[in-house]
Amino acid sequence: MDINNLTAKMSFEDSPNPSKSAKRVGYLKWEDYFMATAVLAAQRSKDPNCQVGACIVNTDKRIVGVGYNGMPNGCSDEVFDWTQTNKQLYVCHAEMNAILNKNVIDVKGCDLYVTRYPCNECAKVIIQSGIKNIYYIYNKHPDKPIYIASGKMLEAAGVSVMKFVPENNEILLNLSPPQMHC
Ligand SMILES: Nc1ccn([C@H]2C[C@H](O)[C@@H](COP(=O)(O)O)O2)c(=O)n1
Ligand SMILES: [Zn+2]
Repeated sequence: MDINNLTAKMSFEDSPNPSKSAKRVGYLKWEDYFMATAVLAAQRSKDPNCQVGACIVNTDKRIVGVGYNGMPNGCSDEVFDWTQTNKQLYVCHAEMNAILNKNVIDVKGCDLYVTRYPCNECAKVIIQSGIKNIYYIYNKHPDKPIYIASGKMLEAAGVSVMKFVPENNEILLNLSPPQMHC
């Protein structure tokens, strides 16, 4: 599955409000909101082949960190060319960036929403950071040793890893006025 395709297919279905006083129906549920934040963050990635996004959420349902895959600060995309075969040596993964970007002291007990299954290096960082639950959209290389290793480590460390099942497969974002007809 291609994250770009996924983004393109997203369209959030709203339902009409039966009365002025009634609570709006069809509102975005928390889990879809968090994963959509990860999907949106992925759109910031300059990797031409694969854009990954991650969103960390605390137990109060507050977003405390967001990240996407990118070259380290100071390592320009022109010098550290994305077309090089060994780009993996340089790129910072979305999960690691989300943890490093945290706006709280620590992310102990938090959930991680990420568009791809975490690799072994990110699994180590996730475990050490105290994140407890991971929701991912898809595992591109389940048979690769790095992903088998990450699964083993996460399981041993008691981090739950769940494939994300959205309530809404599609969310449409319109950045131009009028917004939401109000
Ligand atoms: N969980 C993941 C998986 C991959 N990435 C990034 C790293 C690269 O920029 C890109 C492609 O990875 P590959 O398919 O070559 O392993 O995706 C990430 O940030 N998080
Ligand atoms: Zn990784």
